[in-house]
Amino acid sequence: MTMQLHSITLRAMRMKMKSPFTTSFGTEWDRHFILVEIRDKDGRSGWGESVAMKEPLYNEETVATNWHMMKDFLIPLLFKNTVEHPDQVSQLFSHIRRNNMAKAALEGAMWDLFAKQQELPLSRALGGQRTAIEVGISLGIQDSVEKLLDLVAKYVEEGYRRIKIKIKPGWDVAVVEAVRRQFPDILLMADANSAYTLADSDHLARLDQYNLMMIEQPLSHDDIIDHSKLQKKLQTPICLDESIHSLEDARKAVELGSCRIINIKVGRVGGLTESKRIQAYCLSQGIGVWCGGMLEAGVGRAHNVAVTTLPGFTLPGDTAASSRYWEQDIIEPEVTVDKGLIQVPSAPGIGYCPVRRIIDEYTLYTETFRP
Ligand SMILES: O=C(O)CCC(=O)C1=CC=C[C@@H](O)[C@@H]1C(=O)O
Ligand SMILES: [Mg+2]
Repeated sequence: MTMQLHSITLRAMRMKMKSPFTTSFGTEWDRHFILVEIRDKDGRSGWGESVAMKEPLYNEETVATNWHMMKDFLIPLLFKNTVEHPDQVSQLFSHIRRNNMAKAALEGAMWDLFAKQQELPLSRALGGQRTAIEVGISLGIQDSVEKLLDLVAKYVEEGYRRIKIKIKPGWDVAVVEAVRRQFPDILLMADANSAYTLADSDHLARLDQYNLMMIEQPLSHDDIIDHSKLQKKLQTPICLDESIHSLEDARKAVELGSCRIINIKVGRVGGLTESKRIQAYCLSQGIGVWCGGMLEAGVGRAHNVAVTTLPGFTLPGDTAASSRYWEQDIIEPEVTVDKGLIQVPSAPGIGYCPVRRIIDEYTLYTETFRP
């Protein structure tokens, strides 16, 4: 059955995070992003969220480039073509190079709309079986080791299944050692966000003594080759994030031995369909997979919950509770975590209801497009 579209609305959103989030490449506090609403002719709404930031620091996309790509290229394609299943959307967009976060936001809204039309939870429409997902938490670089230890203690107490800390030169071995000394048994990992080079191999090998689950993206954001050389020198598994934009990238990284774990971010790989393909491939290759976060608001968070129900998602991801980031999220109910678990919603679609009154409060500007 054709997914007959009535309109597509883009909203440029601005939400102040509860606290700044610092990584090796910058600090995010004042979150700008695009919210997508696709309405069908029966009045249902499918929702998507672009994770592109205001500045091109994580990848080359920004809120402005996403708006341009959606308005001038991707939305016209959705209006001009007949879509019967959201798996067709990534194919429809495939002749357009990259711009994966823009593609993923629209594709995600189409998946949510499709699931609602089928009266299925998005998790089921994707082929997920889990009714609850294990989650971890990602902690930014702090002003002091003491502050970081306090945060680790807080979230371990709250039951998060895994702690991810950020590292960079000058904030790495000593910090990991301090966390490990106070928390000898927790599942612990480190994310470098490309802060190192192969010249740092011996220094990074010093982390092997702390039983980390993985070191995420130690080398360049667009590298696969040097990560394969580094993995041969480390006992600790390398996890790739920024380097993996597609199933093809995942295949090359796995065949070269560049990583043993992959962080799937729906926005980075261009959508839920490509995420499904990568998790299925990794499952077949014995490569661990988890769902990364991009400081999403409730709609993006809901998509992450749904995709994490797929069988290949074998490790706790970064989908923490709404209250970790927002005074007031844009969905009801908010995403909550109890003893490190999120109960997967059984309502149709993303299962959480975007609240227009709250969305309007955070909307800077909006534009609606019709076929
Ligand atoms: O959403 C979350 O809580 C995870 C945030 C997180 O770790 C990241 C968000 C955005 C870019 C990066 O800094 C980092 C990551 O690389 O995973
Ligand atoms: Mg990362």
